[in-house]
Amino acid sequence: DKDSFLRTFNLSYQQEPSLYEERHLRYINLLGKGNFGSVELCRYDPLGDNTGELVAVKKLQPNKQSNMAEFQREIHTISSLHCENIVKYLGVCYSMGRLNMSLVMEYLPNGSLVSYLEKNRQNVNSKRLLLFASQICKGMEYLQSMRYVHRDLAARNILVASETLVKIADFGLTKIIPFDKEYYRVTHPGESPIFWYAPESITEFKFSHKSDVWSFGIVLHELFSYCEHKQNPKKVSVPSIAMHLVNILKENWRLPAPLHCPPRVYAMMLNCWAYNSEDRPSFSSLGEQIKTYIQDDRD
Ligand SMILES: C=CCCn1cc(-c2nc(Nc3ccc(C4CCNCC4)cc3)nc3[nH]ccc23)cn1
Repeated sequence: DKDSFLRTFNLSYQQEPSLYEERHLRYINLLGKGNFGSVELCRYDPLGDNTGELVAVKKLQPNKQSNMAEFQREIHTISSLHCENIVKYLGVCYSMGRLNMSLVMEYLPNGSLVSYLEKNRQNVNSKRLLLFASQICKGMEYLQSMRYVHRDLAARNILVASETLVKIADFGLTKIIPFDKEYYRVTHPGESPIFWYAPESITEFKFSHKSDVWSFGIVLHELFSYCEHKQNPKKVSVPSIAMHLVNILKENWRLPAPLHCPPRVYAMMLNCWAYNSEDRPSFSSLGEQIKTYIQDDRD
């Protein structure tokens, strides 16, 4: 019942989560696949006259009970975040008589940064890419202030609200850093998006705000190459590739600058990819730097 639901999420009444009734959620189409779940476009239409709001509903893959606990953690995480650069939590929907639940979020009409940049490459200039980068930075600064590490920061997990607003989404891998440590150590590394991972995340499964900064550098690279890596490196967990990648990173190989990428932006990426995590910039200093780049209209 509602009380146990509130207790499960130790939410107090004033945070009364909105419970969406399944019978009023009209399925429209599939929007995408995130970590262990799929996201559907639905209209929540209690009046039955098509005047209801469009919402994005993340459903847990069926019969993956193990993921139910993870999914409930993801819901608890996103429901605690209030930032204009983080996708909004709207509520939950129970189905199959409490056996299954879905996460209801605001629907962002332009999809992920990957599809948006591929489609709108012509009319997105360097200044707009920097605006998106500064907004992702703001969202990450906020996440850091809540002691969360995202662990899956990538252009595929950034959604486009409008041509001047992007939001961080998909908190399926997000973890809280313990109060007495500077990092979170993962025990069971499942499929890993190693091309977005800092070296210490590959070799020691250590995740911190500074490993999120490494991933932010990769997102900068994706932004300035308009996510054109058709062969968008998929998630691989083949250990040999992972160790080979760490070795060439140790020998200071890094992704080359994207075509037409302003030198000072590439310099910023290289700073995010410092081998030692403590040599990487913070999200706040990156945010300041990007703000100055947006102001002076060079490149
Ligand atoms: C975060 C990444 C993994 C999981 N995920 C989340 C979503 C998602 N999508 C949308 N809007 C959306 C709008 C248009 C399109 C189209 C489809 C056809 N091709 C062009 C692009 C796709 C998505 N709003 C959302 N709110 C909250 C989540 C969410 C989708 N996948």
